[in-house]
Amino acid sequence: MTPALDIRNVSRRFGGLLAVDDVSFSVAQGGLSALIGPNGAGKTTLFNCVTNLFPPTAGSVRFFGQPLARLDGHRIAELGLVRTFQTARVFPGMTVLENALCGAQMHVRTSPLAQMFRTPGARSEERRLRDKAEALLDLIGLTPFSDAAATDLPMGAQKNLEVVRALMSRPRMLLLDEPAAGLNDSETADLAALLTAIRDVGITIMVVEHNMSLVMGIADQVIVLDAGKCVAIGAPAAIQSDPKVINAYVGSDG
Ligand SMILES: Nc1ncnc2c1ncn2[C@@H]1O[C@H](COP(=O)(O)OP(=O)(O)OP(=O)(O)O)[C@@H](O)[C@H]1O
Repeated sequence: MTPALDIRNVSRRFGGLLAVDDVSFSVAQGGLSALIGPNGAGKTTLFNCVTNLFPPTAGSVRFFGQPLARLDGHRIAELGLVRTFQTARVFPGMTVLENALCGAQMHVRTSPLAQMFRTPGARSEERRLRDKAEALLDLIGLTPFSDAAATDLPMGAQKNLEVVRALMSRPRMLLLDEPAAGLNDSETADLAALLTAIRDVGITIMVVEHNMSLVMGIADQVIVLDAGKCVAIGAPAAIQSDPKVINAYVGSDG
């Protein structure tokens, strides 16, 4: 089966620094992969290469077989590859529910005119999207805050809201950059449940994450970067005891 994401010999140079150095791996359709490594290993840069925020200086990325070279982030999102960022980017001036609904914007089928006059079609679509957003907010424990300003949420909850917004865009694959950073234990448990539920409905996921117990509990494949290079790749149990991985962490300042 064609992988959801295929990264081949990808490098990214910033001046004299090779932040990502000839990295190759693939993520199977429906898989949940975790990208780990010490601080500065190149994890976020690799995400930036995949979404062309900072395109690779060498190598190629394919999404369900389609080369992503030269496509901008918006087009990549339309193809179904949707990312979140290390620092939450919720929309100010909107409630939690409105932020969630924004994620669905590119799939709204009724015309702006029909929405303005609230035709039956527009109302039924609005109801359907609202039900979906409310169900997702419930899954992640945000229901009590639906009508609160999104920017008033604690940072961890804002990050979970970003995941909900990403899901509302009906992705085929999610790239999540440190979704558990800033979450307390119970929020992390909610996140683990949400990620597992997402995977179970067939959406492929790749996370960059420092929380090892989360990674080891939910990932089926772990990719380890160190100083830009892929030093290990495999199932969580094998990765945990891999000397190259232990060395990457022990031998770093991160
Ligand atoms: N836009 C940029 N310009 C110059 N250097 C950059 C840029 N983005 C990243 N780097 C450098 O590339 C290297 C890899 O950074 P990156 O943020 O990808 O690491 P990371 O593994 O995500 O780290 P962390 O876990 O701390 O988020 C670092 O040395 C960083 O300073």
